[in-house]
Order: sequence, then structure tokens, then C-alpha cells
Amino acid sequence: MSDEILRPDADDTELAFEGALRPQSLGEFVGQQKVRRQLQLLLEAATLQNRAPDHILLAGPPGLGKTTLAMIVAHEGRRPLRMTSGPAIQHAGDLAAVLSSLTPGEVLFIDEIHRMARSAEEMLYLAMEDFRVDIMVGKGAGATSIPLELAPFTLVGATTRSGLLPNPLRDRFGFTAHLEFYEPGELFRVIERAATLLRLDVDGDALHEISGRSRGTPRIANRLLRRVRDYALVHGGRADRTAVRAALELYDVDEQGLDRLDRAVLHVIVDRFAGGPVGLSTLAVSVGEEAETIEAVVEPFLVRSGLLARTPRGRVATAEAWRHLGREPGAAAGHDL
Ligand SMILES: Nc1ncnc2c1ncn2[C@@H]1O[C@H](COP(=O)(O)OP(=O)(O)OP(=O)(O)O)[C@@H](O)[C@H]1O
Repeated sequence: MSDEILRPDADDTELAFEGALRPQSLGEFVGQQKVRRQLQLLLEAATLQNRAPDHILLAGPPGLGKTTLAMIVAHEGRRPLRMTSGPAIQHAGDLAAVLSSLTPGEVLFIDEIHRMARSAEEMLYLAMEDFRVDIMVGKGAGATSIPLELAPFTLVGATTRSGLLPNPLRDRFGFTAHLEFYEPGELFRVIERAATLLRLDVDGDALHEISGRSRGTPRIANRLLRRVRDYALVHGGRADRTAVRAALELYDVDEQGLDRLDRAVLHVIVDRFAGGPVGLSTLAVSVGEEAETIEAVVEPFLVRSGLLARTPRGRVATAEAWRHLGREPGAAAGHDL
């Protein structure tokens, strides 16, 4: 569906493609310079002392490279990697099974760590601090806890909602990396590298055009590159700026990276409500979407792009939004929706 091309979450069909493009070392990882240097130091210090690196929390929106960095932490230190996710850990027993089977120095990656069961979180505190867990045996008055020693490991947790992590868990990470959205120039390098790996003949103008429409997110940039590749393949031409424009027009992605739903939201505010303010539920009904989708998926990017403001009285379209729709700020609607 065209509306999904700009969503930052991965869909199942692109996992193999993403795997092939993942940088394997910090040197290949584009952007996030500060985080890269911080990680480099942490990993080098651990190597010099011949110990497992400190636990690492990677926080930031989807598609910015958290899984990739977890893999790099393991790869750079030549350590095995075990991957799981918060939703897969529904009971403390699920976590105990994973922890007790780790080999010394292994990197344990827990994606969406904020979605782990509470009981497992509590078990993790002790495991992170003392490399030990207490296993409960039996029920009721006869229940006893048996301590179990664990091999030293490095936990790499990833979260899109670090605010949802309980403080005791957050405090047990030796280092928290906050990943930022990428600049267009950095995205250019991400897809330039991807094009080389995929042996695609794409010119610089095309890469530039794609970077500007990718919402600061490498996963989206790589996905748009794939659509442009398809377009050039089917039409038998080069992947140049004309191909990018034609391909992305087909998928309803405009020059600033807005899709059909983003624009529909702005149109409603500008054309029906004279620029706002409009309440979230009214807005959602007007575009025929769930309020949660508007709030979680559409608004963050529009706010970040300076097109939408959230005020206590409702959502307001900025002057920039009016201009993006080709209208003079504050001008009366030229047509009715
Ligand atoms: N800095 C980067 N340099 C090059 N490629 C990158 C970079 N960051 C991400 N990518 C590419 O973008 C894609 C998505 O990255 P990744 O899966 O690591 O994101 P994520 O933050 O873990 O997302 P999610 O939270 O949805 O799992 C991968 O194909 C990866 O190769």
C-alpha cells in the first residue's frame, strides 16, 4: 500500500534486503558520530581489560540503526550474539531460559525492551548487576528461591520509548545512546553505500533527491531506493532524478517526504478549519483514520518538519504547511474537500 512506504518500521519482506545492507563495523556505520565515538571507547576499554563491555541501551525512533549497532557491538568484539525481543519475554521463566544458556562474553540483544513482562524486568536487574538470577521453585509457603550463576554477558537493549522503562532498569545500563534522525547528507551516504552493494547504477542527483524525501530515516531511504531501482528496471532507463520523481510520485511521496495521509491531515486543517486549531478526534474522523495512527505515525513527522503545531486547544497548521500545500497562509479555502 502506498501509505506504508514511508513508515519507519520494517515489514517482513524487507528483512533479507536489510540484512544485506547492514554495516558490520562502526567504521562503516554512517552518521551518529557522537554515539559512534562513545561506543568505540566503551568497546576498546573492554577489550583492553579483557572483559565484557558494559550494558548498552539504544534509544530512538524505529529505523535509525539500533539493531545494526547491536550487531556491530558483537561483531567488533568478536562475540556471539543472541537476539530476542521484549514481546517474546512474557514470563520471568522465558528470560531465565535465555540468560542461563548464554556463553561467557555473549551479547544479548533485547529489542523493544520496554515491552518485557514486569516479572522478567525484576529478574534482569540482578542479572545485569551480579550476573546471577534467583529461580523460584515450588509455590505458596513451600516456595524457595535457588540462586543461579550466569556467564558474564553484555546486554544491549533497544527501545523506541525510553520513557516507559522503569528507572531501576534504565540505571543499570552503563551507557545510553540516543539516536538522532539523520541529515540528508548522511542519508545520501547510506544509500550511496547501499547502491554500491546492490550494484545499482544511480546518479548523484537521484541519491540527493531520495535523501531529501526519506524523513531522516535510513530504513526509509533504503526502501525508496528499492522502489526507484524497480522503476528504472521496468522502464529500462537509468536511475536518475527523473526516475526518482516518477517513481515517488507513483507512491505518493512528495518532495519533503510527506505521503497521502500526511497531506490529507494538513488539507483538513487548512481547508476545513482555516488552519486550526482542530481537536485530534475531529481530525481523525475527517481523514477517516484512527486517532492513535494520527498521533503516533503522522504527527511526529509533521511537527518535526515544522508543518504542524500541537497546542492546548488543538492542532494548528503552520505558515510553512500552508505554503507546502501551495496556499498563502490564512487565505480562504479555494475549494471544499
Ligand atoms: N547508520 C547507518 N548506516 C548505514 N545503514 C544504516 C544505518 N542505520 C540503519 N541503517 C540501515 O537501515 C536499516 C534499518 O536499520 P535497523 O534495523 O538497525 O533499525 P532499528 O533502529 O533497529 O529499527 P527497529 O527499531 O524498527 O528495529 C538496515 O538495513 C540498516 O542497514
